[in-house]
Amino acid sequence: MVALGAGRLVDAAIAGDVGTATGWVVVAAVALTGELMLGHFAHLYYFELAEVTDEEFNRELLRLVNGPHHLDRADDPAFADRVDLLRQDVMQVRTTVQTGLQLGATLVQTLLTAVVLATVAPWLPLLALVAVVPVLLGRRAESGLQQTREAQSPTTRSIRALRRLAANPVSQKEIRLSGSADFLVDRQRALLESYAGAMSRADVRYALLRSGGQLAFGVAYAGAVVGAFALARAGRASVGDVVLTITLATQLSVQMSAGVELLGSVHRAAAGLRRFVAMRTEVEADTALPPSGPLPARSADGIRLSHVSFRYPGTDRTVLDDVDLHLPAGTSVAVVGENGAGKSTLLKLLAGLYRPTSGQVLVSGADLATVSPDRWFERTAALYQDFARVELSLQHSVGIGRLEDVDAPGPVRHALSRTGAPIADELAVEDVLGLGYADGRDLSGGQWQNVGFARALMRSDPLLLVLDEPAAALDALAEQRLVDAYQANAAEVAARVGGVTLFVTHRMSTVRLADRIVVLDAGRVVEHGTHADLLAADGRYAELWSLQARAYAES
Ligand SMILES: Nc1ncnc2c1ncn2[C@@H]1O[C@H](COP(=O)(O)OP(=O)(O)OP(=O)(O)O)[C@@H](O)[C@H]1O
Repeated sequence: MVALGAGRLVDAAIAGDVGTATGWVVVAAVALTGELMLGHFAHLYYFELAEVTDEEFNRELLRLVNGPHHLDRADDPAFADRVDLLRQDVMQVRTTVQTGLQLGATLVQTLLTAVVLATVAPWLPLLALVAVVPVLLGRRAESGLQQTREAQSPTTRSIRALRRLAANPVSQKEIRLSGSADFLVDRQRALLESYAGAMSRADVRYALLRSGGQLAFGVAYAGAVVGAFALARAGRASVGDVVLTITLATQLSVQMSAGVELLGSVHRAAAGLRRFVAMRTEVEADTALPPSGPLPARSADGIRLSHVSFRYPGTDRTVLDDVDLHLPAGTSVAVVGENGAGKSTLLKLLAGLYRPTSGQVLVSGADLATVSPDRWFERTAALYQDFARVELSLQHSVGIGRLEDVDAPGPVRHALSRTGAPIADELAVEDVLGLGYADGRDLSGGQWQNVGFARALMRSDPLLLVLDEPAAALDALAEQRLVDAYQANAAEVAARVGGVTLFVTHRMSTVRLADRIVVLDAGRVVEHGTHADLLAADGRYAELWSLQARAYAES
């Protein structure tokens, strides 16, 4: 409208028609003011819409990452790369909404420009067609850049992991003590250089492609301006038409380059959206399990592992190899073996966090593969070596172990007292845990572990109670308290629902308290039985036992 006003203004001025010229000045001024005001109000709506969309995508990402019941995906490096990319997509959501709307406005403007150009000469809108060339080449360049970025995912993931390592107070201590800061910085620099190298090569390649498109438009632009002059010379167009053509052709070029940029962002967003949809489809397929058979209130047969083998996703090493075991209802079972023998893996498999690569896990006769993971999780209680430090109030940090009691202080205090540790005397349930809060209290490693133990003990009727290295962070007195608590809890679980208590420890004095002992070696069960049976067998267990007994005797 502004360009149209300017063109007609020139014609009226040349004709000496002051009234018409003034009229066009007013039209141009009103059009310009209107455009600016509309832009301002549109911006407010962009902002609001962008914020709502951003929040929705963040929630969806959280749901997707935590959606699968099993951890197979979380351990898969390819899955981690995809989550990384989705995280970047989510960060772009605000700008994407804005650019999407701007792209719509640019398309309408371009269409109007082409219509007005047609009033000067019917062939002038062809300029808009030529303007599509840089758009298409720009799009090609954008998707090429996107592919390069995706191919660089493993490198960017490693860079992020190093950044996390450097920012984590726990690792900072070790980095300082080991003097490995320079080594880590060099490693990060090498990764950044490799990433920057690959990206800048791709940038140059695709910048050339974009320039080719812009050159094609430049030639067409020059042709249009020369054509308009020729028409004016032949008396088939006015001077105002020439002004109009130059203004609109320039505007078209600006609109097109903005369009290329905007389309690039929209294209990137579309790729992100496809990633979201693909991930959601996979997660839904993963969570859509056949209807689950009921789990008995009380276990009769305990837990059986039938020819269970396991490999972590993305690896080809068999971590558990043809494990065949029966853990009778109500028994306490100790799992022993050297580092890396597969003890923690066995526990995670039994807890349903992973699915066996082959073989079956049967809970009181029900194949875990046919039981909905949520139902099984409700009937398991676990404290892992790498337990979570849940930085909330003590009430919530423990209470989330049984969501229906998350706000009830009674059950939380009961669970705390069942740990056998004096943590309920040291802290009030309202106390906020962790240094992430201004009034938060940091706990010692052993105290955090007791909070984790209490969280596990919130489950009242577990068919499986799992304790992985429960004494790792405890002093001798606390360990003795834990062993007593463990025995009391195992007996309670056994009496109430026939639950099996499974624990991993390297302390043989605790191991001997178990009803049964399973000895793992390189993923295979090499011995199992009672302490007395295994000593009599004089095998691997007897060897481990005498090694520790000798160490104590000598000290
Ligand atoms: N998430 C994972 N992805 C790939 N491999 C893994 C993963 N977790 C463990 N492993 C591998 O599986 C093997 C068994 O590990 P696991 O933690 O079960 O052993 P463990 O007997 O509990 O050892 P430790 O006594 O040191 O805790 C190891 O070789 C380990 O490297």
